[in-house]
Amino acid sequence: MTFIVSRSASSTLHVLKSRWLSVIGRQQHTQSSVEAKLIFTKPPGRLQLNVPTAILIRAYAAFISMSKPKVVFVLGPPGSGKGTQCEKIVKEFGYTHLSAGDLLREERNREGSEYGALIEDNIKNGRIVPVEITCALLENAMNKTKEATGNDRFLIDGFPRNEDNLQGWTNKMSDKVEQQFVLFFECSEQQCTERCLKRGESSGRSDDNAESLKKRFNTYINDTVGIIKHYEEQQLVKKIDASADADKVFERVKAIFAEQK
Ligand SMILES: Nc1ncnc2c1ncn2[C@@H]1O[C@H](COP(=O)(O)OP(=O)(O)OP(=O)(O)O)[C@@H](O)[C@H]1O
Ligand SMILES: Nc1ccn([C@@H]2O[C@H](COP(=O)(O)O)[C@@H](O)[C@H]2O)c(=O)n1
Repeated sequence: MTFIVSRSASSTLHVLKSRWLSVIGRQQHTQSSVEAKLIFTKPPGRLQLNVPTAILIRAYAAFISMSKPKVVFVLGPPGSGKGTQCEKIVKEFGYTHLSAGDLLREERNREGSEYGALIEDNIKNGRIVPVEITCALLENAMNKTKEATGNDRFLIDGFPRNEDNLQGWTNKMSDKVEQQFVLFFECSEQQCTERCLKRGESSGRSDDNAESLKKRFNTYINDTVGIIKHYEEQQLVKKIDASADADKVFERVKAIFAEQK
């Protein structure tokens, strides 16, 4: 008999977490019909339940999967409106927006960063920074957010952008998160370039200029399109026509997120 003493049903799963190894250990040596005694000690009463250990184990497995951060990747060409739509999703659906590009720019600007020059060289030339750097920044930002706000639903914008990003994420993070889907904003090169050049009048970004944009588009076509195809094969992609104005695009986005509830 496994004894689990807890103040309430909701905290039982947390108790189970700390008892998990011992429960599993016993399970290996006993029949799955063996019972665990759940004792709720919350005053004024004391409730005692006998529950098959196998059910507790399944409940714990569900708890673990429920407690994994949920991730939506947001992809599309430069200027397709990923950041703009992510801000709207944050307001309406309570996700946390993590832009890989923003995190890289922040790291580039951080005093003493050993990666500053390498990041800037890649950004200016529209190339993709090695995944070890980007993935560490993303994981760190996810952990910090979870700790500070408790929010564990993330829009990861502009990632994964190439095979290196995909492999690095798969190796380090895929077991730690629940991949919900991939939001893909489709928009023509001409329209995206016009948007980025306009943004460049005030953004101060070193890559919102015609020369860098040409390179960024080459990277998008040569590297990122293959990643979107990879997720399409897994039926994970939700494609959105992003050529309309931002509010119209968001109507389409909203329909997708509403389906998830
Ligand atoms: N649907 C839209 N119609 C017109 N302009 C838009 C639309 N969506 C975004 N914009 C504008 O286009 C520019 C690029 O948008 P945004 O930064 O959201 O794109 P992005 O895909 O995140 O770009 P990047 O990958 O280069 O960071 C911004 O100046 C934004 O205000
Ligand atoms: N996964 C990523 C994402 C971005 N970069 C670099 O940052 C540049 C800007 O990205 P935006 O998403 O803000 O447009 C991009 O062109 C890359 O140089 C990256 O390396 N890896």
